[in-house]
Amino acid sequence: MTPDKFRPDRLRLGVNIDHVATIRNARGGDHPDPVRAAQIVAAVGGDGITAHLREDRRHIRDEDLQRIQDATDLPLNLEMAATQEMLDIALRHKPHAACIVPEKREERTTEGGLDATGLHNTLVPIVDQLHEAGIRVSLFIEANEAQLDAALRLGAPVVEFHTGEYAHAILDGDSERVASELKRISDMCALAAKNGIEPHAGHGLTFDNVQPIAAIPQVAELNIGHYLIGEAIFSGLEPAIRRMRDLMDEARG
Ligand SMILES: CC(=O)[C@@H](O)[C@H](O)COP(=O)(O)O
Ligand SMILES: NCC(=O)COP(=O)(O)O
Repeated sequence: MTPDKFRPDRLRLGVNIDHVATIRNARGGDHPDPVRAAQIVAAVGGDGITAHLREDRRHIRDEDLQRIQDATDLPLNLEMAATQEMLDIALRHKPHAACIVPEKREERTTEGGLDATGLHNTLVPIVDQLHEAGIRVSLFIEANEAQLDAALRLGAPVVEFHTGEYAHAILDGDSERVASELKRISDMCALAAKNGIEPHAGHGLTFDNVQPIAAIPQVAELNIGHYLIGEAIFSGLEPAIRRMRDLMDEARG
């Protein structure tokens, strides 16, 4: 497997800028512009931009993708549902990476990982076409062996482990669950790396919970959005990203 050509030497931080667009869309105008957020991510040394073009277009919109790609050289990680419509968009835009995520229209956020096992036949042609277009395919899955095995069978070079349950366990103050979630994610990162798949992680990561995930030695990239955009309201986006970066570096030693 070819390692990611962007900053392979350190734990990468991909900043998900979806929720800049959520605020913009609340008023129907063009402020705040996710493109400006992408430029700040680039200026502050972020390693990539993550944007989820949801089927219902509740935040990022089609036209944002091109604008983001034109505005910065940072690699774009396009999160997308496993549909023909999204595949066509990905093939048109050719982002650096495409992360296939589950989508349920009524959900508030991405509530769990992709069922890469059950969706094998749907995913094969999508993964193959993305591959052929030179787009790095990632699957946003739960950290378990069945899903990792499905990712291997699909030939995905990357998986992103959903850290939502881990984040919830911390909010619930349930230390046993926190420990078991962390072990699950950590074990699956090791197994992914052993099998030549690059493990990423993300969802619900914050200043308070990022370090144990960042400390997992095989994790190559974290994608963090909602919390950073929320913090940006109080501190500005640049200091929020810098602090996240520092916490990640500190955890990595
Ligand atoms: C897949 C995923 O985890 C991200 O897309 C992120 O959570 C973005 O925000 P929403 O899930 O709120 O759309
Ligand atoms: N894939 C996870 C992601 O992009 C960011 O998730 P969140 O930090 O917005 O929960």
